[in-house]
Amino acid sequence: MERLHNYLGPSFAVAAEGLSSSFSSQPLDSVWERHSKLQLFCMILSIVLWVFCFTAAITAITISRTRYAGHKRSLSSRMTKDEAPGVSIIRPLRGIDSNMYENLASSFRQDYPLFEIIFSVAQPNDPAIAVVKDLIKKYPKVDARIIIGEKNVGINPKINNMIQSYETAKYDIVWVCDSNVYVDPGCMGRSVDKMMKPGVGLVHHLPFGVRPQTLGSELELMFLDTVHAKMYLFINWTGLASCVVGKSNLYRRSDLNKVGGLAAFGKYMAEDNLVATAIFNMGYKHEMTSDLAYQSLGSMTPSDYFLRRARWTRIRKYTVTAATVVEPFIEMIGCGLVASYGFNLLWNIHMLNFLAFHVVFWFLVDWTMYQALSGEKMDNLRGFLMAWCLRELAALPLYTYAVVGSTVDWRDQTFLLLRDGTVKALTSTPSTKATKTIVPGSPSSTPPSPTTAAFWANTMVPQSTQDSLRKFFRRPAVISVVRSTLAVIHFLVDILIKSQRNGNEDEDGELSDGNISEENVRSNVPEKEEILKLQKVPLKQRVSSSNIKNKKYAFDYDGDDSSATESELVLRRSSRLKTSGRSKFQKHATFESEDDEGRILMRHDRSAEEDELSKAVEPYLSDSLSRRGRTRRVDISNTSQFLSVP
Ligand SMILES: CCCCCCCC/C=C\CCCCCCCC(=O)N[C@@H](CO[C@@H]1OC[C@@H](O)[C@H](O)[C@H]1O)[C@H](O)/C=C/CCCCCCCCCCCCC
Ligand SMILES: O=c1ccn([C@@H]2O[C@H](COP(=O)(O)OP(=O)(O)O)[C@@H](O)[C@H]2O)c(=O)[nH]1
Repeated sequence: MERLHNYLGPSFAVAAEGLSSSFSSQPLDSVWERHSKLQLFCMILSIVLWVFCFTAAITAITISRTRYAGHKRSLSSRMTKDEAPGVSIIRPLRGIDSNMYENLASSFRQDYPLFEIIFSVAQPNDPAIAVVKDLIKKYPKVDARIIIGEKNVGINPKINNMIQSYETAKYDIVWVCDSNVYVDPGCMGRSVDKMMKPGVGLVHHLPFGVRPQTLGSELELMFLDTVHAKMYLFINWTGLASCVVGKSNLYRRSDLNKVGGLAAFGKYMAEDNLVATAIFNMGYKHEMTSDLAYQSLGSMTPSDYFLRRARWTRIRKYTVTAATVVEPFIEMIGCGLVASYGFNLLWNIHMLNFLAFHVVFWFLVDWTMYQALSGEKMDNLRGFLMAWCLRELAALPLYTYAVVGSTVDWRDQTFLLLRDGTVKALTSTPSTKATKTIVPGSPSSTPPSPTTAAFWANTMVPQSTQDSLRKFFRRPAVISVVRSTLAVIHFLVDILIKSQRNGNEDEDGELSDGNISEENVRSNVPEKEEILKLQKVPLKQRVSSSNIKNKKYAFDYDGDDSSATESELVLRRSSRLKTSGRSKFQKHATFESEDDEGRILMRHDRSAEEDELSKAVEPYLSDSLSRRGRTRRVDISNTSQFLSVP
């Protein structure tokens, strides 16, 4: 201090002394003295956790800004047919997915000299077959075929569906790509480049949620594009463990066959990460390219979101137990609560002050992460904030619900999870469901909601508790409290949206240009051919008065009507249209605004109580978010040709 005094003069020395007394070992010493060993242990752990979460997030943002900033043309796509290693794309299909035509077409458009596409469909009456046949006709030069029928090598329906494609594939490298995934034309070339690097056994692509049309899909988007992307990128960057989600994966059959081939994984539900772990344990690395696996989210309800997330958390608890235990603490609320305790002990920061800082900081990180991945500056901060808050608030209840249950639903089938990670089928109803015709208005058109039933059946809550809970929620007082809460939410969301609309009059006017009437739409039920055409409508295109009605169907068809027959789809469409108002059609008569039909109308028939909240909040929230979606998609089309089909 004396030296400082000499060099810098007295004023600097005073300041330095002040600083050193506030951050010196003095208060830290007292921290060590004041608290028990257990408290100190918890304090250190919680601070390490907080630092870990933000380190992971900042690493993920850096990766997003560098790796996903642009694509390089691959070396292997410039090779001749004789030089390039062949690739067999396997697309397991079941029912119609959101944006299916474009997703599947993206496989045909791969810029690569030697590949084949095998579409696997389990049931001969699956409506996906018509879409595939149309694509095969459209791209006659591409080596593509459909395999219809499944082979039971276990319980996993996706493996049973695609096992014949796997076994009869022409090439050693297989690329398993889910039906709801769109990839860039250069994706195969870049992936093969990585596969050819020494020591690489698997190449995967980061799932990235796009095209949300409803509140449920907005929540799913928020999960995929923020917390999931952060952890996924970070864990894979460290390379310490296998962390692979099976939306889009390439690996060699010759490697997997060493551990029994794909069939050996048929008894497990989450085959994706288990296949990846097997390859990892053989000593091969996993690599990622600059490609995203764009997952079209379509019209999910909040319950669809809830059940989808619960499904995979439940499965993960038996397959990656340690990571599942840590999961609640890498969520914003869990991490914040724990860290506020740690920082309170360390620096005596009030827990609420810390939490306020933490929430804002976490939000900014997620927002930056989303923008870095989507490659655009997002203008709708409020819409993003609302969806973000809802997802964060739902995360811990969802986790709790998920870990206590042991049954899962996957595309109309229910499975019981066993402790060894395997599953047992509880129901199997694929073919009958697909052929059933639903007549609107008849009793058969409103079966008990499968998701509501599953929600209760899935929990470990005893029947008596369930009954008393139901009774509780039917009490008039409870109903009026719920109604008032919804009214307040409505009111607040309304104010937010309206304040946001100020100055956006031209946008709203633009949206109301499409003069669609309900009658116009209802009287035009499309034929099979028409439905196929509608899948091809480029979603960027603006609605003109002549083709408005067709595009409206395209939107409906765009929804995830898994396992529905064409007639069911047509009937669902017309019943949806009956329930929607004319003004809504007019307001959202552009494609870029992500039409609202799917949003206000549910994918499945649902009980009124179940969708009460979604009905209340959705029109406001999705409307607000649709503007974000619009900006984003235009940008994606510039950078990755996503949705910019000629
Ligand atoms: C202090 C250490 C902290 C470590 C924190 C780790 C926390 C990890 C948390 C999250 C990981 C993100 C992964 C979330 C996956 C969500 C989706 C999912 O569950 N998918 C499963 C099923 O996917 C479907 O499978 C069928 C297929 O057809 C479908 O298309 C798929 O969607 C999938 O099986 C899950 C895989 C996730 C594996 C996670 C492995 C985590 C390993 C953690 C290792 C920690 C290393 C820490 C390094 C510092
Ligand atoms: O019974 C089934 C269920 C799913 N799938 C396929 O498995 C993939 C992933 O399904 P989904 O999108 O439902 O899984 P998620 O991404 O929701 O986990 C898709 O290609 C489906 O077509 C299948 O072939 N049969």
